[in-house]
Amino acid sequence: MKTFDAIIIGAGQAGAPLAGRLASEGRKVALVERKHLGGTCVNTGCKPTKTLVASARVGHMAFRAADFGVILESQPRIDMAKVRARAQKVIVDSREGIEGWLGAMPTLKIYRTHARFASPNVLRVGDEDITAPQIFINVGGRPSRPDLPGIGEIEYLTSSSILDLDFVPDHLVVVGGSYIGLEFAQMYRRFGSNVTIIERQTHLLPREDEVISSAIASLMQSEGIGLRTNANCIAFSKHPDGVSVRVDCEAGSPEVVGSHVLLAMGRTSNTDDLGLDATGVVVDSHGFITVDDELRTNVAGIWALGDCNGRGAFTHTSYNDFEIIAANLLDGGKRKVTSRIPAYALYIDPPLGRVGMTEKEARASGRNILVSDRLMTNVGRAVERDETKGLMTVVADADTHEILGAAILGIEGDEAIHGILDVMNGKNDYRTFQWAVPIHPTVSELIPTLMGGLKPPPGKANSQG
Ligand SMILES: Cc1cc2nc3c(=O)[nH]c(=O)nc-3n(C[C@H](O)[C@H](O)[C@H](O)COP(=O)(O)OP(=O)(O)OC[C@H]3O[C@@H](n4cnc5c(N)ncnc54)[C@H](O)[C@@H]3O)c2cc1C
Ligand SMILES: NC(=O)c1ccc[n+]([C@@H]2O[C@H](COP(=O)([O-])OP(=O)(O)OC[C@H]3O[C@@H](n4cnc5c(N)ncnc54)[C@H](O)[C@@H]3O)[C@@H](O)[C@H]2O)c1
Repeated sequence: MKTFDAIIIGAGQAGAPLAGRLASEGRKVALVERKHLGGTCVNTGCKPTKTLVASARVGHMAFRAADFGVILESQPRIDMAKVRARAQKVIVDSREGIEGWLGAMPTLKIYRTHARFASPNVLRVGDEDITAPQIFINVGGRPSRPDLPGIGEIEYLTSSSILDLDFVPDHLVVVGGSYIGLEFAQMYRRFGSNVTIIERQTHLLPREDEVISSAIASLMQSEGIGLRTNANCIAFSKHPDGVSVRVDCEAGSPEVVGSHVLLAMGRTSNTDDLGLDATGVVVDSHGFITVDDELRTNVAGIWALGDCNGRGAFTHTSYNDFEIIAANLLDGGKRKVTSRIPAYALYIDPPLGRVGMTEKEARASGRNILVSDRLMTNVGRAVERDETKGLMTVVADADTHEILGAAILGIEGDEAIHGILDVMNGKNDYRTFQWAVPIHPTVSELIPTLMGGLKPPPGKANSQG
């Protein structure tokens, strides 16, 4: 049996940098990856999807060219094979970068196979057993396929297989109206498909505040995307035109017929085929590995990082897990997951940047809150670019002046939100913005005005700080 200083399972957003860091310190490291280095983000997630979103935006703006006084002599046309090839190139370049970097490390051995625990400190990799005193699990997840009526009878796409399309479907039915569903829905609508989103909850992006969900719904509808919410009686069947999706149980059997169906109903943790039974490592009811604030599992010598620990579901949270481990095990630090302020961006166009609590979470926390919102029509940059859809919202603690959360749905909202994130990370409060002199004309320049408008929510007469 080969012995290493550390074994890492999964070369995703935490596993690959951790392998690199440990090996750069001269440690003997085994990195086990059953598919591609780089994991989901590089191969089927952020990188290809944001490349496709960029193509879709260029197409959209080309169709709007005349609004800006730019006359195209013929109608723009989408070359889907070229769109796909562009995304594939971004994947391959990124993956090869990681291959080159990790492949050159003398103390790092990469096993390209599935890893399964044989005992708490032994892993079976292919027909070999390997062991180490430190084992890091970074196995990520895969698209969920809930056992819905009729699902076995139909062909469907997932966020991975849709990347292989080199044609534009006639009618894409997207089941699930959250991150994956919304990004692909708008993208394919802009490529030229008819698109219908089917969401089981009452609102799109159900975790968000209603004001944001409703603005996103209007945005989708303004581009001609059909929405069916409250679809809690979904069933699939074959149809001469493709697939029929039943969406309503109460009013007979209204159906949506599409040429193709994309399942975007969440992701399933890859912990189910890892042999965790042989370790005693505890997982929760969703298959996420239970970890403490420093990412230790209940079994000494085993840590879990990234999506598989259920403490984050983004590339930046997975990478931050690597940073926590590196700081605590190699740099004498004491970093914690709970110090992380939750933040994400949804890459529809315009994007949504979100940090911290939603207003409903802030209310549920029982605090005395202040709220403010401003429409993107107030942003000079947005007016000049003729892209004024969306709004900004913020919620703060009336007693401590702390910013609890904020959202910017609007052009460059994914960038502008970082001003607020930085203030929160710096443990400053919303009054920090009062004398800030933001640059004109930017999206960020409205943030001091947004903060200046903080007041108790309607119906609440609490004290403003
Ligand atoms: C379509 C899509 C778009 C996304 N867009 C964004 C975005 O814009 N921004 C963002 O922040 N996040 C985005 N995400 C989420 C992001 O991709 C994930 O949060 C991130 O990749 C998680 O990283 P990870 O390291 O935890 O796991 P992963 O990147 O999933 O890596 C896990 C690796 O483990 C390997 N593995 C699993 N089991 C085993 C085993 N038993 N043996 C060996 N190897 C194994 C897998 O093959 C995989 O390579 C997106 C996700 C999807 C699906
Ligand atoms: N921009 C980004 O950062 C980005 C982009 C894409 C994906 N991701 C990551 O990928 C993960 C998966 O995204 P996702 O959108 O698939 O999952 P999700 O869990 O965010 O959303 C799933 C959606 O499907 C709906 N749903 C579930 N069952 C349904 C049913 N039977 N019928 C209709 N609707 C149903 C849910 O109500 C929910 O709205 C997320 O955790 C996210 O972090 C991130």
